[in-house]
Formats: sequence, C-alpha cells, structure tokens
Amino acid sequence: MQVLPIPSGATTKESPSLGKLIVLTGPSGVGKGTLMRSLLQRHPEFYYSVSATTRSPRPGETNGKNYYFISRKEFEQLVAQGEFLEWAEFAGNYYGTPREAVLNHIQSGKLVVLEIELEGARQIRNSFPSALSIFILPPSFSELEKRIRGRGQDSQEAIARRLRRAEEEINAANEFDTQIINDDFDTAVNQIETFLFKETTV
Ligand SMILES: Nc1ncnc2c1ncn2[C@@H]1O[C@H](COP(=O)(O)OP(=O)(O)OP(=O)(O)O)[C@@H](O)[C@H]1O
Ligand SMILES: Nc1nc2c(ncn2[C@@H]2O[C@H](COP(=O)(O)O)[C@@H](O)[C@H]2O)c(=O)[nH]1
Repeated sequence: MQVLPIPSGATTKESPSLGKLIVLTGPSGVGKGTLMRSLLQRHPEFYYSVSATTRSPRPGETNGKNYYFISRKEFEQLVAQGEFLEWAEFAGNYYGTPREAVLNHIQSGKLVVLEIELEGARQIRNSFPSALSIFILPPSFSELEKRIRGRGQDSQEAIARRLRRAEEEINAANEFDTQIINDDFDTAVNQIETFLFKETTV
C-alpha cells in the first residue's frame, strides 16, 4: 500500500476533551459496515464520520451518505491542505477522514465512530491515543472470501487485491484495544456495544 506523505498537522497529537473517538477496523468484507449500520440504528446519538474516497460509487451508494466521492486530484489537494485526520491508499484508491467534522463533534460531546482500514487506524492510534479501537475478525479466511465475493460489488481484480491485503490486516489485530469475531452477527453487535459501554460513560 502506498501512503503519501502526511502533512505536519495530521500527525499533531489531538486531545478530545469531551466526546470520544471510536475506531472500527478489520479486513475488507468482514462486516464492519453492516455492524456499524446496526450499531447506529441502536444508537442514533452516535456520529458516524463519512469518509472521502476516490473509489467509484457502487450501485446504491450516495454521495455524502456513504462517502464523499472525489477525484484523485481533489483528494491530493485536501491532503496538502491538512483536511484529513487520517488517510491511506487502499486497493488502488484513496480514503480519508475529514478532520473538521470529527473534531467539532468530539468537542460537542459526541461519540464519534470511524470505520477505516488498518493504516488509517494506526494513524489515529498515534494522533489520538485516547481513541478506543475495535478490530473485527472473520471466523475464518474462507468465510471472509465468501463474504467479499457474496457482496458481489467488486471486480475480480479488486477482490483479489482486498484478499491479499486481508492477511496482513488480520495479523495486526492485536495492536488494537479489543478483537471481536463477527461470526454470529447479533452476538458481534452485542459485544461491540458491551465494549463501548464498559469503556465510555455513554
Ligand atoms: N456475521 C455475518 N455473517 C454473515 N455475513 C455477514 C456477517 N456480517 C456481515 N456479513 C455480510 O458480509 C458482506 C460484507 O459486509 P460489509 O460490506 O459490511 O463488510 P466491510 O467490512 O464493511 O467491507 P469493506 O471494508 O470492504 O467496506 C455483506 O454482504 C454482509 O451482509
Ligand atoms: N483509512 C481509511 N480507510 C477507510 C476510510 N473509509 C473507509 N475506509 C476503509 O477502506 C476499505 C475499503 O472500503 P470500501 O468501501 O471500498 O469497501 C475498508 O476497509 C474501509 O473500512 C477512511 O476514511 N480512511
């Protein structure tokens, strides 16, 4: 994975005083987005950070809801302006978390949730030591492959790239505060919720 130089502002330690930053990470296809949607249904008071990406929209995805879909040139300009809290290149596309909206919501006392890949999660761990991080694991690698293929929204080439990257990501699971296996879906949602309630006052 290629990572462009991070502007100095992005590496500055940030210290949220009121709200809390939560990072959900794990390999592509493990079910992070599906878990996140379920969590947000149970907790509409949480703020979900909509990322920017240079990936093309999948059928049904909406600009501003699923992602801000922008060009590589626009993305690189935003990087240069220090507009991202973290960002990375994943499977041939850029992804980044808009800094200002996240900081504003933390300042206003919200529990802010990011759903991001490994490199970005590592950047947040460095810049936001107080963030809570959850690594979602698949029950097995073959089940992960089944889920990515079953989603039916990526090209064969994109699926192969994501699976190659998944092994490296899974090996990093212990870097994060907790690891949850997304086997039975409801059990996994409950485990995320239990972790959050234990670690926060929300
Ligand atoms: N516990 C589960 N059991 C079986 N299938 C699941 C489970 N959780 C999610 N899935 C399915 O796995 C597929 C991938 O889920 P999802 O898109 O949420 O993954 P993701 O981790 O967000 O992927 P990406 O990081 O690429 O966005 C979806 O079809 C989803 O319905
Ligand atoms: N580092 C970041 N990773 C992000 C961000 N938004 C999403 N992601 C992760 O990218 C992969 C691929 O997503 P997909 O929607 O193309 O399947 C996945 O792991 C997402 O969690 C972000 O802002 N920063």
